Amino acid sequence: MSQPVLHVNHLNKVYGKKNENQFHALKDVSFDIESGEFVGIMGPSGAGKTTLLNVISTLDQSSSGTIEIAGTNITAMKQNQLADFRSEQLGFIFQDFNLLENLTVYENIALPLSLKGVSTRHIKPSVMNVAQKLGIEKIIDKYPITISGGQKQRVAAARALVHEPAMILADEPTGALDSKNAKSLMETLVHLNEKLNTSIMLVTHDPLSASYCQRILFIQDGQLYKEIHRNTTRNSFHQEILDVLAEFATSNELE
Ligand SMILES: Nc1ncnc2c1ncn2[C@@H]1O[C@H](COP(=O)(O)OP(=O)(O)OP(=O)(O)O)[C@@H](O)[C@H]1O
Repeated sequence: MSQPVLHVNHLNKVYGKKNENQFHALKDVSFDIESGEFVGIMGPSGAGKTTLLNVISTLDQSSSGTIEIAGTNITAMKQNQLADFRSEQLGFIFQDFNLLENLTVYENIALPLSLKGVSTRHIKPSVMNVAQKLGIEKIIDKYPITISGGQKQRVAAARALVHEPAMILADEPTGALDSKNAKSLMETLVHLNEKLNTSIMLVTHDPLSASYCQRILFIQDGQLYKEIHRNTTRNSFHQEILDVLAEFATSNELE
């Protein structure tokens, strides 16, 4: 079997210094994401989803345990190595697009390559290729202010993909979109996953967005609570997700 794109092993994250008010936000979390998988992370507010995303994305340090991305142990890397690793191996899609308003769509997508020092000659085919896959070739010379929210998120997805990262990390990417654009973005992510074999980890509160994933990991109080696989239709999977979320609601009421 091929190696997983993400291997999380006995991961712990404690906020705060020793002898101060410490908070154990991740407790012995272990899981894998296989290459080409589309996995959702869900759980109640405060469960540790953002913490998990931050340590996997190398933006924050874990307290113990290991994280391997495409076979590299990032928990053993130094800060300057991490920045390079992040820009080469990871692609990010956030809720608020994070597009630079004074750059065109083309320039925004090209940014990860320009920052890496790739020559202009090589940048153009990569940008046009990914723009075409995401259906945004026609708006390539526009500025972000003149395009819709759905188009902005597609541009953000193109920028996340242009350097062919090992994995895409998406944090509530549909959070700022209306239902039509949210559906369209999720269909795009499914397309990237199925046709280009892009590995995706999606953190979301939205059960409908999550229903596009192949597998959902639920976390509660910093621990893995349950995982479910999509074996049936998306509608049935949506219902299964709602059922697990209802379990959380019930346990909160009992507390
Ligand atoms: N810098 C910090 N210092 C101390 N505690 C923190 C810090 N950041 C997060 N926490 C705590 O860690 C826990 C997990 O927070 P986290 O943001 O990961 O949850 P979440 O599942 O992403 O929540 P939400 O769905 O509301 O975004 C929370 O109890 C939070 O208060």
